[in-house]
Amino acid sequence: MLSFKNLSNPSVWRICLSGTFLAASPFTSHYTMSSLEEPLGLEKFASLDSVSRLRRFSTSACRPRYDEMEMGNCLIEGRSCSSSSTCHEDSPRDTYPWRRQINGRSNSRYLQDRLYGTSCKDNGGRDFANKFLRELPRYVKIVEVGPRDGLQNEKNVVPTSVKIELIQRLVASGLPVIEATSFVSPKWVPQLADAKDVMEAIRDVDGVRFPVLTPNLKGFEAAVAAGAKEVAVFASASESFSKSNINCSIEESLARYRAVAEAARKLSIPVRGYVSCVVGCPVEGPVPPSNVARVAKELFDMGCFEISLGDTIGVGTPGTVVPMLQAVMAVVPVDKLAVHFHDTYGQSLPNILVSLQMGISTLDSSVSGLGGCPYAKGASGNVATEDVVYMLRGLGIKTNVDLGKLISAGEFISKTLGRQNGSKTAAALGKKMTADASKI
Ligand SMILES: CC(C)(COP(=O)([O-])OP(=O)([O-])OC[C@H]1O[C@@H](n2cnc3c(N)ncnc32)[C@H](O)[C@@H]1OP(=O)([O-])[O-])[C@@H](O)C(=O)NCCC(=O)NCCSC(=O)C[C@@](C)(O)CC(=O)[O-]
Repeated sequence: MLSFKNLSNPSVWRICLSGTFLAASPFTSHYTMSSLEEPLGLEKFASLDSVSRLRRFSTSACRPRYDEMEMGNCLIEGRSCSSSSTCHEDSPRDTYPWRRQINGRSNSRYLQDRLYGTSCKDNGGRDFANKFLRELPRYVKIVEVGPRDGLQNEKNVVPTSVKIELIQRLVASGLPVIEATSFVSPKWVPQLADAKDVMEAIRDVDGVRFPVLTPNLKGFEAAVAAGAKEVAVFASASESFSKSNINCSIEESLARYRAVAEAARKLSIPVRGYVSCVVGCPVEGPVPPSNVARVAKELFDMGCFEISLGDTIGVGTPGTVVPMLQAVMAVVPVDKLAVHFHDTYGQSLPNILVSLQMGISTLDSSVSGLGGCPYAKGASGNVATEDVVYMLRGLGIKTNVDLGKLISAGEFISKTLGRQNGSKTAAALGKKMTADASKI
């Protein structure tokens, strides 16, 4: 890991490059160095230019400007994400936020600080920054799993009307795919016993896909009867988890899913496939990547249009996620893969970042970080959708999601369930949004 500090600039930056990961942090000019921080040596100065392309903080203010930062807008050159839900690729330079007039005056110092570095000779670092940006997708599809994965583990029964309102609010935020419920045994998951009623209430909503979980033909038939137009099957890379979750071995589950896939094919219903425990299992511990790849390939071969790789208990780090993805990508095309991280150890965002860098452009997440699997004790909810959208915006990646409306949906369900909102973005922006909704 390298650590730089530019003391000759009006602002002080510290940039850490570690392998393929990059983070940039602003420090005020009055910032006092901690004894743990390595000062920026002049010999390292040249590298700063490379990451200056990734700067997104006002150097004149020595801290991020609220209107540019707080909604996770992208200030990366060539990837301008506006504060609305739209994103403009390769916008002309004049549209960059740092060229905006501030208080009626051109913020020339800010602009100068932004641009000074481009004259430096710094090919290595610039190559790194260019490569970093090139590797990222331009658009990411978010699969919202809150109403299903998020609510399946709630202790108290959530009224059907609340579930429906949550889904309606999520629809309003622009999410393209919302996993609505599960057609599983109500004895196993009582919380989703109202699957039929939920599905019937939303079946005619246009423009959004509402996949539902179906563990067998019985569930598939019930889902279709209730109006489902897309289903998901869920296998495990761990034998023990398969037994505890769906009461059968991996092979038995795959046989059931072949039957579901065959029935779905006849009705032209798309089937999504999950692999759970892709990094670790609550019973068996670490799960070998080859096991994950084998199950993913089986699901793909039986006709699943997309395979979502679930770190069910949230133990993965980039160090374990990368080899797992490598193994799966060797047998399933990367554009057919999605990732599904639970945030037990707070590793979801770095795991998502490496997944994006490896070419994955479909992410599962749960509004306000709701959730947890009833058969994976101690596992926390999924990564919060708000936090994912915020990060993607910061990277200039389009999602078409209105962050303000999404946060409102998260606030609604958190308040209704009487639980703390699990999204850090919502916590940071929630109050400000209520005060000034027009900025969203
Ligand atoms: C798979 C079964 C059904 C096997 O359950 P079983 O008890 O082995 O099944 P069975 O065939 O012996 O049936 C038992 C009873 O369930 C009924 N039944 C049977 N199937 C259905 C159905 N589809 N819908 C409604 N009822 C059903 C069936 O009719 C029977 O009713 P009874 O005669 O006793 O009155 C059960 O274990 C089950 O429902 N498991 C679901 C568990 C679940 O939903 N877990 C959470 C999913 S989260 C996950 O997997 C991870 C994921 C996807 O989120 C990714 C990640 O986070 O990593």
